[in-house]
Formats: sequence, structure tokens, C-alpha cells
Amino acid sequence: MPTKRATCSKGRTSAHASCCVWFDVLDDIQENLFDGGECGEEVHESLRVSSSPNVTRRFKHTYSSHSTMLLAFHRPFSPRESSGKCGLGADGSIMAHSDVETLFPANNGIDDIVDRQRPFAIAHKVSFGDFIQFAGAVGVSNCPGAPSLEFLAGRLNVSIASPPGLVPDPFDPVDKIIDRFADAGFSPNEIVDLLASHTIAAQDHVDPTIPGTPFDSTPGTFDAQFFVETLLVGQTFPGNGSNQGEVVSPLAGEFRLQSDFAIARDPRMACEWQSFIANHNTMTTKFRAAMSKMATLGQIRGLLTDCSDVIPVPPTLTTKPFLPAGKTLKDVQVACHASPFPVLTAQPGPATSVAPVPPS
Ligand code: HEM
Ligand SMILES: [Mn+2]
Repeated sequence: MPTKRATCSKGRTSAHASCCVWFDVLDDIQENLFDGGECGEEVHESLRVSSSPNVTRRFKHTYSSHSTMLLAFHRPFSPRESSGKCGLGADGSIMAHSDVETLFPANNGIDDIVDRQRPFAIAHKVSFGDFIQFAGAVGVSNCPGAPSLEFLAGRLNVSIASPPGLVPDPFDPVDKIIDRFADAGFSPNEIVDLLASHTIAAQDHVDPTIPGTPFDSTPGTFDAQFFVETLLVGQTFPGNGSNQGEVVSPLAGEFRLQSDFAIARDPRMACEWQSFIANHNTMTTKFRAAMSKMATLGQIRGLLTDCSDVIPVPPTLTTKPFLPAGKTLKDVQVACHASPFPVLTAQPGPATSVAPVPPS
């Protein structure tokens, strides 16, 4: 029997009438937080994405997945254990308690986005916890190649500030990172799944002299380049030399986190890492699943309403993973020995440098 869909603003429909408010939030943030929501189709194929404010920045300024991670690590106190009073977990505490949580070193750079998001949540009378997840899903949907993320609404606007030290730092040893994620219920492979996010990411604070330095040559595209380029032999620092949590990168203008370098080569995770290079669909499917899991930590799924039909469908990816110009297979430090390294075409021409992501 066909169920009747609720009609929301501008004739859009949702399975649940209570989801209609999110179409209005969508319009507002695409226009006023994401610069019109155009995640530049022009971005998707180029390492020279820098001339327009691109999706990486938007992603950061709307998402800060580290806030989600932070929330995720509230896990030890589930709603049940805390007598149902506080919706701990993905509860929006970073927005309600930004005075405390954005000071944690691992949340470096998150304060500005939290401050920019908060008024939207208040204006639309939605909870901080819901808003953070929604903005993340909408931000990702602006990136070509990304999955359309699940979005469930209904987190209470009640939270307590997180204790420090729960979110991993880029200089943490792999064992410690695995432990932190395990505390939140994530397997080593799921860490890799979540790290697909670093394909649309840049650093501002590890080396503050070169803000906007991306982790792969295509920070405007949700592709597998991050998984390719982290396996290349490192050569130079893009900025002023070695910083805590930084190791040499293979391309001028590209930044490499020590944690990404180490996880890519760790025998527990190397095959998951390599598998995404040849299979974009696996990468996005697993990223979506891990993000759903993270977004509902500390929540009871059955008490939330599925508003995923409000999230836009991301543009499709038209590129395939490649070896950056000047690189050959010999430059790849293959770390998975269970399956052959995928065949990649090399970008023609001389080596080029990766353009920084401009501040918005
Ligand atoms: C393995 C643990 C992780 C470590 C050690 C780590 C570390 C970092 C660091 C140091 C930065 C640069 C921050 C700055 O200087 O501004 C960064 C950026 C970023 N990370 Fe992670 N990360 C981890 C996992 C994750 C996860 C699980 C997600 C999302 C699911 C994520 C999403 C991002 C994004 C989107 C950015 C880019 C922000 C921007 O473009 O400005 N990271 N990460
Ligand atoms: Mn990319």
C-alpha cells in the first residue's frame, strides 16, 4: 500500500511531516553557510581547485567531523547508563559547550565553524546535535563522488561537555588511535572507512604557516586520491618543516599527517585502505555506514525519525583514481600483500604542485 508523503515547502516531499523543517534549514545553509551550495563541478577533476571557495572549506565550515568524532567518544556514557537524562554521544555538546570542547587540542580550528553554525540551529529551533549531523550530510552532498548520507532527526537539546583527550591526535601512535576508536565501537577497518573524509580535507593548524594545505590533490572531490597519494614515497614538507603530527608528503603543496601515513601502512588496515582505490562504490558505501554509526552513537535509533530524503543527491564523479604527474608505480609503497595493487594511469606531464584551499 503506497504511503502518503508529507508535502513540505516548495512542493518538496518527505516520508515524515516532522522532517519538513529540514528543507527550510537546507535552503538556508546552502545559501548562507555554503555559498550557494554549488560545490563546483569545476572542482572535481583538478588539483587547481583553488580559485573559488571550494567544497573542502565548506565541509569544514559546516561540518568539522571532529566534533562528530568528539561526540562519538562520549560513548562510555550511554543514555541508559546516565538514567536517560542526557543524550550523550552525538548530542551536539560541542555546540552547547564550545567554551570547553573547542579548546581541546584535537579540536583545533573547530571553534569558528561551531560559532557559525549555532545561529542557524537556534533560528530554526532544531537541536544542536541534529544540526551538526544535518550540516555534515548536506556539506558532503556538495562534493562530487560522495554518498548521500543518512540523516536521522530527534536528538534532544541536552548535553554535557566532553572530557578532554578522547579524540585522537595526528601524532598519536596507531595503537592508541585504534584504542580510542574501539572505545567508541569502531573496528580498525571502520577507521579507514571514516578516513575517506580526508579526501575532501585540508589542514590549517598543524602547520599554521600554510593554512588550507590539502591531504590529497583533489580536495574538492570525494574520490580515492587520498588513498593513492598517502601510499606514495614521501619527499618534502610543504611548509616550514616538521611539525608535530606531520611527515613528509609526496607532492609539493600537499600535507601528510603522520597518522594517515601510519594507518595506510599498518598491516591491520592496509588492505582496507588499498581496496578503496579500485572500488569507489565500496568506499562510499562503507563511509556512509560508518558515518551512520557515528551519528547515532549515544542515541537510540528507534527514537529518531529518518529524514534522509531531505539530503540532496551528490553530483557523480567523472574521474578515476590516478598517479599524480611525475609518479610511477615504483613510488607506491604497497602495504597490502593479500591482493595486487590496482592498475592506475599516470597523469601526463611534469610534476605539478597542489594548490591550497583558499579561506572562505
Ligand atoms: C584517525 C584519526 C584522525 C586524526 C588523527 C585526524 C587528524 C586531523 C587533523 C590534524 C586535521 C587538520 C586540522 C587542521 O589543522 O585544521 C584533520 C582534518 C580533517 N579531518 Fe581528520 N583526523 C582523524 C579522523 C577523522 C575522521 C574520522 C573524520 C570524519 C569522519 C575526519 C575528518 C576531517 C576533515 C573533514 C578535515 C578537514 C577540515 C578542513 O578541511 O579544514 N578526520 N584531521
Ligand atoms: Mn579528493
